[in-house]
Amino acid sequence: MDNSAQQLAKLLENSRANEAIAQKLFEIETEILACNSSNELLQQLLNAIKNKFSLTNIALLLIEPTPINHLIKASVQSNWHQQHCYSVKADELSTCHPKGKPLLSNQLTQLNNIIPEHLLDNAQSIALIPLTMEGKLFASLLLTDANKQRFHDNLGTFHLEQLAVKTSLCLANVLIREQLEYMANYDRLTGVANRRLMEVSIQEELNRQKRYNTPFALLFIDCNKFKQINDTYGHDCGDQVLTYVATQIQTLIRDNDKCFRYAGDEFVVTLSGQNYQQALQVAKRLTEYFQQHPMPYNNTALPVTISCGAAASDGKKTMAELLKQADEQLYLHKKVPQT
Ligand SMILES: Nc1nc2c(ncn2[C@@H]2O[C@H](COP(=O)(O)OP(=O)(O)OP(=O)(O)O)[C@@H](O)[C@H]2O)c(=O)[nH]1
Repeated sequence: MDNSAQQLAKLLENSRANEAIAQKLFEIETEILACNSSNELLQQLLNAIKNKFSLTNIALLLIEPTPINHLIKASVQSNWHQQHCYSVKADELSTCHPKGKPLLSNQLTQLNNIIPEHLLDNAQSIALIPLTMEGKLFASLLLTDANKQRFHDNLGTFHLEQLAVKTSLCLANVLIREQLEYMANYDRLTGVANRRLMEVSIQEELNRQKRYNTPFALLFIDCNKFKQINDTYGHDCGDQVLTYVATQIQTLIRDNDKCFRYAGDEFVVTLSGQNYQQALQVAKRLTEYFQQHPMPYNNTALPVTISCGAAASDGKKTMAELLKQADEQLYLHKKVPQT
């Protein structure tokens, strides 16, 4: 072959290789489009990249503290996440991506301080691809290969940059969707589920009871003299009291039970599989706990007490009737404090 024929053959070969990579990227994108959660997305994405590009390993290095904490905190906590995501320092990861470009290297000793050592097991070359959200670097995808020639600093990064943009966009979409869902279902101040999720949850319990005849009870809880706390110590202190009450209740109930903020200083606790007598015992336990554990506030102990009303479902009452019954019992206890 003469020189120009060789060049043409090389161009054709490159073009075919590019086409094959573009096809794989397209397939990955199609696979992850259907993912509903960030967990699922990360899992599918990393597996797909690893398999399609026959990599030795793949991991996600997340900057700690992440600049997208508000999006990522509650959502990425599965076992899988713990196995494949690693925290790295922001300034260290940034040094790997001058001008926001991917880093390709087969001189791995230079990266020992930044990348956890065990991630480089069996690796001879790596590609580190920066992921950005809201214009900020928040993570890097680490691709490793046992072949020293697979990634090196003379290799073009066009396809890897495409992969970075697509991954960042997909993650941003799914995280923002999760955040919106979270905001629609959880109370911003106390972090417990809100009334909307409470209604869904109680309805599920009532349906289960109808079908399987399992007991179900709930508590209506109200903070005593809460207005007085607000008036005496200020609204911020009142907010702290509400958060204290919600978090303490959550630690005091069983895993199956759930605490919801109903409104203002009122909470509802659903007691899955428990009858009226058991609900009364929980009410007593919660009431006594707060009597014995004032809230630490400005180096003092601020008395915070609650009143509880209980109601159990008989398979016939509606949600509104159950809540009303518990609220009426609570009102009676307010008049004659529980001991
Ligand atoms: N700090 C704070 N106060 C709130 C919030 N939501 C509602 N409140 C206040 O909670 C107070 C509830 O007052 P009340 O319903 O009279 O309850 P209470 O003072 O505990 O009265 P009793 O239940 O009879 O002991 C009102 O003053 C509301 O303004 C909130 O998110 N933060």
